Amino acid sequence: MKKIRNFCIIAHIDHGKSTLADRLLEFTKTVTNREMQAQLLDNMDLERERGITIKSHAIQMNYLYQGEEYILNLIDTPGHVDFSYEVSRSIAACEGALLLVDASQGTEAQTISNLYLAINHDLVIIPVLNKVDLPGAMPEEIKDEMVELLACERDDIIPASGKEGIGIEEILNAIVERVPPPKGDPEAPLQALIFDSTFNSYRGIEVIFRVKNGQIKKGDKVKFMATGKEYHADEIGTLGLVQIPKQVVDCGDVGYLISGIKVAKEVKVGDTVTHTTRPAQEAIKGFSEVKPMVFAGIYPVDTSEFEELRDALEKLQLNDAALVWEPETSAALGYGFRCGFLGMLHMEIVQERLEREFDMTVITTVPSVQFNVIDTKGKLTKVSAPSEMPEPTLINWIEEPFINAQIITKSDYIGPILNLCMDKRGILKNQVYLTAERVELQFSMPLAEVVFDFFDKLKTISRGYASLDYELAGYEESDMVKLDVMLNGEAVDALSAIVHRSKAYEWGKKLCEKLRELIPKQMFEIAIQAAIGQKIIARETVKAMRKDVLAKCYGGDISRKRKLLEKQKKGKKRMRQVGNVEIPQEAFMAVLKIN
Ligand SMILES: Nc1nc2c(ncn2[C@@H]2O[C@H](COP(=O)(O)OP(=O)(O)OP(=O)(O)O)[C@@H](O)[C@H]2O)c(=O)[nH]1
Repeated sequence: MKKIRNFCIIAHIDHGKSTLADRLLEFTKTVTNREMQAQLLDNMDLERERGITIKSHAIQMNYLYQGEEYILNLIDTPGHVDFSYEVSRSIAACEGALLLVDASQGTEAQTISNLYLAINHDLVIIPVLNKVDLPGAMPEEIKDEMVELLACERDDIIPASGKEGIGIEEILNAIVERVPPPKGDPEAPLQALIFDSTFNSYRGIEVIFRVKNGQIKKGDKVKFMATGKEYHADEIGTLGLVQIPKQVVDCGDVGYLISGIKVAKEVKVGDTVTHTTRPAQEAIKGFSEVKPMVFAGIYPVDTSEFEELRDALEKLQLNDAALVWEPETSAALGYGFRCGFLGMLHMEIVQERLEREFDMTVITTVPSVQFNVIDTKGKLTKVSAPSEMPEPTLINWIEEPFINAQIITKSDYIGPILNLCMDKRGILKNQVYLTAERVELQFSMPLAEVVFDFFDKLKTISRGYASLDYELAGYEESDMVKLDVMLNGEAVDALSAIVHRSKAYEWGKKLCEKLRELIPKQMFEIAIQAAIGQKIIARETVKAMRKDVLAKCYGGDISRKRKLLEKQKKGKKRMRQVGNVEIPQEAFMAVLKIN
């Protein structure tokens, strides 16, 4: 155990975590040059394309330090706020953390929130000033910031560049010298923290864990304490570039376990593995169920593909335990599924994976948060779809989820950010100057206002100099109403939304305008109306098309006609017929484009 170091890299998104990790793996010869692909740890295509780390991964390196061999377990963590629970579990598996700060950007919201998580878990922090090669780097200013933030010595900060390979050896040495070896009692009953899982279509779910106490042997009978399920440890081992099967994974080490688990839901990040005989008295602290924050309907464009969609969602769920769904029906869209996501990024990823990996063409409806509706009899119902909202006369009150948001920005942008947050029904709770120029603003804000486009707006008004982090604070009473949309007098349930009363008029007006732009002209006039209950609050009209598309080709050659028809057919792929009106997919997401 004396020779093991478990560490993670924490950083704000894009501060260069994956690139630096690649350099560490190269330097320790964990991977050969030939195996080296850029951003090795991001092994999902989607991750690489989007340049983000979605899931945490772990990898073991051997490092020779002063003639002795050390095992360094690097636990990679996701950088996006949607996946912050996974960050917290990864941190719980470590004794130390490299805190990367981009030398041209400085500390950002996630730098700070991750740092707090690490400090709460008593991790030793190794400050790294990354990307020092950038022409725009401001090493001295950013070092000042880091010294102030961490109360560390200036000399403790290691200047580095993942891109140029600067500072890599210093970082590895610092890990051995500054990060303490794992504590824990090898003789005690087994306690291993699950901090990740991966899906392999041949071998089932692979559980990634860190042994806190005791040890695990191949063939052991084990129990997952949160789910109560029991398995055989068919195969265990450590994680190099590939899995390395072992007979024993010792106290303090990081490893994987394969035991024929087929469903991701049985493996909960944060759960504790123990032995069935001589079990641990209690689980490792800090486990909580991941809860979806954003809900939306997903429908097949082609109604006959409902079963295929179910199949695809089931398969996706195998390796995405955070995804939840249940069947729902919509008058407008037919049979589909109500899905719960960790956030908007997670939702986009699921939609993209459905299309890429399963070749499904889907329509996603207006995303919504989950409200508490307390009816006149005092009963509480969780409502995450407008269609589930009871009649207003049956509602006593409605509560909506609020968050505590931290925004870090330059002082120049405080004014516009305050305006934006107030417009989003936020209340400023605190304002702290981190340095003369950088300020942290803390707001209480409804989650519903943040999930859609808040982040983009924040970036725009601050020219990129603002970062955001948040956590759920709880539910508060709010004056919410259901806003319906009608096309030619027919309500289209998939376009309804639950909005705050103070915003309903503006919302209705803008939504109607947007829909007018998005719904193509058809053979007849289309009235677009927004209503609260019986009351119409906005109206727009899509004028009728003047001529048939084909009329243009009158007398023209047949191949052109065919081309036009084919083009129309293609365009139709993502159209849904509601009543007599054809609605394109974009219309269902129109709310996201309302400014
Ligand atoms: N100039 C310079 N660019 C770097 C350096 N390290 C990373 N980058 C670039 O910064 C961008 C983000 O790097 P990543 O390593 O993907 O950042 P990350 O923190 O892993 O991002 P997430 O996984 O999404 O949180 C990429 O375009 C890299 O090429 C560096 O040391 N110098």
